[in-house]
Amino acid sequence: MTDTFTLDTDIALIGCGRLGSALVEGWLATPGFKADRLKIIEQYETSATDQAKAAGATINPSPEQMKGVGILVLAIKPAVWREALQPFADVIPEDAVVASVMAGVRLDDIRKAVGGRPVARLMPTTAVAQRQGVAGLYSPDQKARDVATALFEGMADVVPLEAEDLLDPATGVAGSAPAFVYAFIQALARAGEAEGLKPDAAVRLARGALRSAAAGVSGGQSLEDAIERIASKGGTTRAGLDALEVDGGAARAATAAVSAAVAKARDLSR
Ligand SMILES: NC(=O)C1=CN([C@@H]2O[C@H](COP(=O)(O)OP(=O)(O)OC[C@H]3O[C@@H](n4cnc5c(N)ncnc54)[C@H](O)[C@@H]3O)[C@@H](O)[C@H]2O)C=CC1
Ligand SMILES: O=C(O)[C@@H]1CCC=N1
Repeated sequence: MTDTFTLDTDIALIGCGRLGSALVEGWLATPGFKADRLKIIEQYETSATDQAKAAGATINPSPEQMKGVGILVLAIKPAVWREALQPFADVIPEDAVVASVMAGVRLDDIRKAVGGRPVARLMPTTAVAQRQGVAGLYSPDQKARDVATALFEGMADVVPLEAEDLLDPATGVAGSAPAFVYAFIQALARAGEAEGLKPDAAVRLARGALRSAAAGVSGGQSLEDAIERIASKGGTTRAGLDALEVDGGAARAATAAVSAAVAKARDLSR
């Protein structure tokens, strides 16, 4: 990750919903990002479009205003991407890069829709909003990889992938996975309630556990070391970990969630 925003070009974003808003918040929070170079295409007013507009961004630009765009980001739903992109496919410069964060939409299909312009695909998490995201990146094109990396590296750890198909497991392990982790934390809170905690206390403690777990690896510590630091020999953590491992329970749940996400991503790409 980098401390400052280094990409020196106009940026256009189509779709400012949940992920698009997170991207906008992340860019606006990155030192050196020039909001007056951001153009957002979105059919509704959102708090992110308002925030971006107040900072100097253009909302729903004219074709003329798209002429200096060096990168066009697609953050719409897979079902509507062709109609959302169509009005802009020909107005952006011939050498503009197109970056898609959509799950399951194939790079070749996007490249054809934008007249062969270089395309990168990324799979980020919504924590880009807090500049603490991660994003898998694939592109066969060096320029697209470089421009997309520069666009995301102020708000995400950009992880290069060697093949497009690897974006599907990246969706399961990163893009969707924060929701899987929240589901586990919710289950922990319910288990605490079953052991006698009041609901409020159970949720506060479980959320605190999530914060503590994230803080414990924020310096890049290995997951194994982080586990060992908490699991005293013969103690409560080891007892809990052993229970999680009975019949491969934790691994089975993770495998089921990732496989289902991968299967859905493959399904979307058909
Ligand atoms: N939500 C997440 O955590 C992540 C989402 N993604 C990908 O991001 C993409 C967007 O997902 P979300 O943000 O969750 O969906 P969303 O439904 O919250 O946002 C999509 C936005 O696109 C806008 N839109 C639709 N048609 C439009 C058009 N013709 N012109 C302009 N704007 C238009 C909608 O008004 C909406 O605000 C999806 O392809 C998804 O696979 C990827 C990683 C994480
Ligand atoms: O649920 C979805 O389809 C999107 C892609 C990854 C996270 N959210």
